[in-house]
Amino acid sequence: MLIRPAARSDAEAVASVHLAARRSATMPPGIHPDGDVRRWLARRLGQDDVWVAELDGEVVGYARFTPTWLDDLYVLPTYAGQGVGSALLDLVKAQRPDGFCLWVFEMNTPARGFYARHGLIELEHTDGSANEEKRPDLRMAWLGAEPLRYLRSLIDEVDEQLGDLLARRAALTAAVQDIKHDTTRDPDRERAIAAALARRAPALGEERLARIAHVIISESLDAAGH
Ligand SMILES: O=C(O)C(=O)C[C@]1(C(=O)O)C=C[C@@H](O)C=C1
Repeated sequence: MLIRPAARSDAEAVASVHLAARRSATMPPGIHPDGDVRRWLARRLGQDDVWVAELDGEVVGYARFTPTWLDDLYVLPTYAGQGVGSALLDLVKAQRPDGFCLWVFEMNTPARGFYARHGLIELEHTDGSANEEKRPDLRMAWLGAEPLRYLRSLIDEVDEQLGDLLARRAALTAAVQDIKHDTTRDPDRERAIAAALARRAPALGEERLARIAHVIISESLDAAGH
């Protein structure tokens, strides 16, 4: 088996692997017409890292990845179970020794098993509202050479967003106090907030989220001088 970087001239073959593999995989059907997928992948070939696996001169699999994400890893169904996917995944690990993440559909138990056997861990599960197919999926990660450093870098990324959200929320808490006549706390409203948070983060549970919301609100009120 030859693993090599894809050339522009591999675009057709790469797209054929993608379409055939996706059709036979335990995945929701693709939502874009084949022609659109071919054109889109041809464009990505010039932007992402794409490597192909070749057997007897035929492209039988490929991996497409960015500096931080493994976006595609597909093998022609007729060559499944012959180590092509493992060879491509090893290539990605070698190219991204500090770690990378990927999204996999929850229903795709064969792929989840494959990645787990290759040392990737499951991070968060989603309800699918953020993906095109609207199907529950989960984020998996290869933690790389220094797992603590990699996971902390992911935490730092989330905290950047969380910091922005906390600032935005605190400003709103302050604005509400300015227009309220009675600024005593409103337990019914805070319960509704915890319930809404639990719909977004069911794994944390409503009681815990109520405690978290309580701290956020208390500290926001304190910062606003209330
Ligand atoms: O909605 C209100 O009445 C607010 O004062 C805002 C807020 C909040 O920060 O969400 C703060 C205190 C209340 O106990 C409930 C909610």
